[in-house]
Amino acid sequence: MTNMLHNNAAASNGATINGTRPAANGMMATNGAQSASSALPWVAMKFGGTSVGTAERLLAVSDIVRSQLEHCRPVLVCSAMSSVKKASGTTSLLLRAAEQALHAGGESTFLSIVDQISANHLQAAREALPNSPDLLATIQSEIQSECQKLGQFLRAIRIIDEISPKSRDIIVSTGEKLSCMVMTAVLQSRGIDAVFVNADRVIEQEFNESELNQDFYDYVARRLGEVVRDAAGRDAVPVVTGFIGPVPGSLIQAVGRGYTDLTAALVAVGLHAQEVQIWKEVDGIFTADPRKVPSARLLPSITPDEAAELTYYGSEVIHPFTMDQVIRAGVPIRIKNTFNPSGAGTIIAPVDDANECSESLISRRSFEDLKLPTAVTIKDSIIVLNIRSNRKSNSHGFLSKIFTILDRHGVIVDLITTSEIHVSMALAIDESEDLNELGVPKSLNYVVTEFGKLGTVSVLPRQVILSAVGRHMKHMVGTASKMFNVMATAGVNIEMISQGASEINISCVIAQESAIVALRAVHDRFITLLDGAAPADPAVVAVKGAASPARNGVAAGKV
Ligand SMILES: Nc1ncnc2c1ncn2[C@@H]1O[C@H](COP(=O)(O)OP(=O)(O)O)[C@@H](O)[C@H]1O
Ligand SMILES: N[C@@H](CC(=O)OP(=O)(O)O)C(=O)O
Repeated sequence: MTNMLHNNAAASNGATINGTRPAANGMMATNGAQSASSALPWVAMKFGGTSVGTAERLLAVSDIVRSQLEHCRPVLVCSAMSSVKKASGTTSLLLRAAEQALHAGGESTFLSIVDQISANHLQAAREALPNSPDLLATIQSEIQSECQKLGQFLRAIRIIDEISPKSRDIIVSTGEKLSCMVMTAVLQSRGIDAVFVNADRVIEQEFNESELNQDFYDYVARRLGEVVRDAAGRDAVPVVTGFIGPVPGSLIQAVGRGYTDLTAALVAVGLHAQEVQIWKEVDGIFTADPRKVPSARLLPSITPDEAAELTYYGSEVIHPFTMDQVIRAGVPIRIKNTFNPSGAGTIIAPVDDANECSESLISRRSFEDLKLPTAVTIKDSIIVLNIRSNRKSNSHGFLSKIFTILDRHGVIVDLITTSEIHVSMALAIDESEDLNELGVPKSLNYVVTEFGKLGTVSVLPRQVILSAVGRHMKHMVGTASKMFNVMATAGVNIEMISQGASEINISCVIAQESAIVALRAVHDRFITLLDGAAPADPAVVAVKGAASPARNGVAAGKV
């Protein structure tokens, strides 16, 4: 191990600290590198997997960091690299490798995934560091060594034929380690005094699963503050892994995918940062996914509840646990675009209900507008399970047995409707799993079999959930009927409706083939543009791929 990225491993707190930093050409330098100023306020900048997924993007990030050095002291928190999209990115590959290690068959399946991860990072490093041979050599050997450790760990799992949530976390942590090491090297190659901070052992105290509460998060924020300050010294730019461990109940299980946003929030709290910025590939939060709805508009601001609800229902804007942490500490969140850094982005901040309904606001917007949702979103890969009771127990017994089965198998239900003898539930599935002839993934076979003992089960495959989200819908009458009228006019058949669980969300289940038609209809005919909303940047829409064409064959409306 050389002294470029890792010369002083602070084993006790999990941080690795850089002592001697290279200049732009990759040679060691005692001066000339650009540093951050300890007199300036910290700003936590979180870069998502797609923002650090290729050499071009890593270089774009380093330009952003350089441009910030005059105004603030940046601390980067990075996710694992995703060169195309999250579903095929490093974390998804790592989770697949973990599953493969448990399957019968040779090692070649999971080792080829490790090789692919290694090759992706080596390629990004090679392309991003063409003029820094020393740094490139260092990072190449770091990548190879991490991937070798990963391969050995997976082999051990195959031998013991068992994987604990903690082991799965260890496997996943490789993604953020690799991306942050490469990011640090790229910053260093551009003359920025950067230091890699591995947060995978930042939690030193023992916590049990029931202790994943605010005290725990306060402790982690404090620890991250200490570890980052120690590693950064007076003036380096820390590059912190979005993976933190060991979280009680495991990070992947207890917090879930997208955990890097939460880490960035905790880093910001621990450092008393001025702001936390979530850098993505879109200009901010739009009234609908700009890839699917060309007329979608950028929202200058949105409330934490709305942002969380959008994430739960398909628009993966920000991890829902993030908001609480920063908002209670008074740190604002801003969503920014890595490819349009000068854009203002979207601010996520609470609003005072009383102020919102003040006369001045009502005079700025028409009163009708206040009834409208802020955004509309689609959650894909949904199936609906219907269970009709065989009436062997009364309705509360029937419901309690259903929830017990769901709990036993750890199944998360997105929407549920019930009557005395009938329960319908919408569940998100992983479409990469093998599906049986009913369109149900194998992992749900046991659940369906157990439901079969309670009554008749039918399955509706290939569905989506469409949700309109907006704080203004809270106390208003007639909003749902307007939305369903728009869908009926567009010829969209609604399978299931849910309103009430959250006052700011109306959701329904529709067939997958109606998704784009319904989304565009609800967006264009139901959501009125808010003051100051800017149209989607065509360049951004183009970067993310052309909008999916509206399909024919929409089922006849029966709303
Ligand atoms: N309402 C919305 N506003 C903005 N983006 C949205 C919305 N709904 C869905 N999206 C999609 O979410 C994606 C999130 O950005 P991306 O940078 O790809 O994620 P990550 O930061 O996790 O790598 C974008 O590709 C965008 O098309
Ligand atoms: N890399 C992790 C964590 C994460 O935060 O992802 P992203 O920032 O790309 O949403 C994941 O894929 O879930």
